[in-house]
Amino acid sequence: MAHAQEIQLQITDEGFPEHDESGGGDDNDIEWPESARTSSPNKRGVRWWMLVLVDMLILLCGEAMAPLLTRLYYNSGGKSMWMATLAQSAGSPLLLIPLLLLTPRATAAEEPHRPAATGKVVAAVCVGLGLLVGCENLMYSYAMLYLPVSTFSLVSATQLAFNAVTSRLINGQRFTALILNSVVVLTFSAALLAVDGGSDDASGDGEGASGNGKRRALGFVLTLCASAVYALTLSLFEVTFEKVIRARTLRWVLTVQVATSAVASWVSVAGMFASGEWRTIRAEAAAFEHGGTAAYVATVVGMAVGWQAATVGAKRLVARVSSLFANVTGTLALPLVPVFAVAMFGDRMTGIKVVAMLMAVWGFLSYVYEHHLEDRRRVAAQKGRRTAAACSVCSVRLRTGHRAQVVVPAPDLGVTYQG
Ligand SMILES: Nc1nc2[nH]cnc2c(=O)[nH]1
Repeated sequence: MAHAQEIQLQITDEGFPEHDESGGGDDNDIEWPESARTSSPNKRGVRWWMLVLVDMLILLCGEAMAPLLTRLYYNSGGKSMWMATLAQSAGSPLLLIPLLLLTPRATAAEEPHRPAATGKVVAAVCVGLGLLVGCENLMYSYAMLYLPVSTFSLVSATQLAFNAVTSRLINGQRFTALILNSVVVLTFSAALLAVDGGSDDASGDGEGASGNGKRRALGFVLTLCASAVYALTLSLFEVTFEKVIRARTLRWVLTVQVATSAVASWVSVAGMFASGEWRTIRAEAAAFEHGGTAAYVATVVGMAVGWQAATVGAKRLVARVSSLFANVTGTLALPLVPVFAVAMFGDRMTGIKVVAMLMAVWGFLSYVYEHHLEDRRRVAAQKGRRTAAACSVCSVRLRTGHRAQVVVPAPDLGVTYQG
């Protein structure tokens, strides 16, 4: 009697980029970023783009409003570096309102997995990120005081180049010609502002900007360091959502934001007391231009709200798309700030500013177009999957996901089929 042969179907995961390697393995609702080769299909319809647009607007409004109010703070007599630093994180209690409205039950369907790490690990990661954010906020405050708007914008634009490196190393970001074009054009756009520097230097900066060369050199170094650390934190936030928490819902984004901002705020409060700056705040507020203490409080509250909008918009984009996309959007705001400064501080509007802004928009659209192409590739791949599903061999491949071996007992045909 002939023995039964086995038909072996060896299935590799090649050509299955949608396979979830994160451990979930199922058809979940998590929107993985573009950098993850495991991105969930079908998530980029009109609704997805609308949500991305809302996050972008929040980020752009915050990134335009907060630096302008910080300039106003410095120009009107604000001197406390720790106050400017605290304002970057102290608005986070506002996020408790939407966070409390989002009940765990309402978001449970979107969070099919528990965090990969224990609560203690998640807390430790948040503390680590919060400390990093607190230090970066301080460097950013010094940088804004010591450098003119133009130089600051120029050096800040390096955050995109830093992010290109961190997102490649930490998040496995894939680089295409369009993404590279976007990074380069946006960096050049901010560089153009430096050429136009003279018009801003006269009016838009605090007293530190017109200080000696030593302060400028320090401002340059601090802006460079802040840009590098900012890029690093965005990439670390992305990897935290992806690997530690394994959820990208609004509830988790807000939770991480509130937790890291709380730590960053404690860093600022500790710095304020350690430096003795807290003793000068009352006098500083009373002497504040445009209305004394009331104007001081309004400016600082405005800064806090603006920075919170900027950071929550950035985190949402990190979670929804990628850290590089969040940084590209934030960098788009750099040429917008000098344009808004025309209205707020009476800066001169120049042709170079307009060109810089148009280049920034062009660089940004280049990145968005890359996403559009990615969507089309995704849809084409899905169509291929549907066609493949009609075939029984391929349907096994689809069900099993990656390398799987299906052993089917078969009558003795005298052959072993490996396909
Ligand atoms: N370095 C840096 N820090 C920030 N904090 C909030 N936004 C930014 C930014 O665009 N760059």
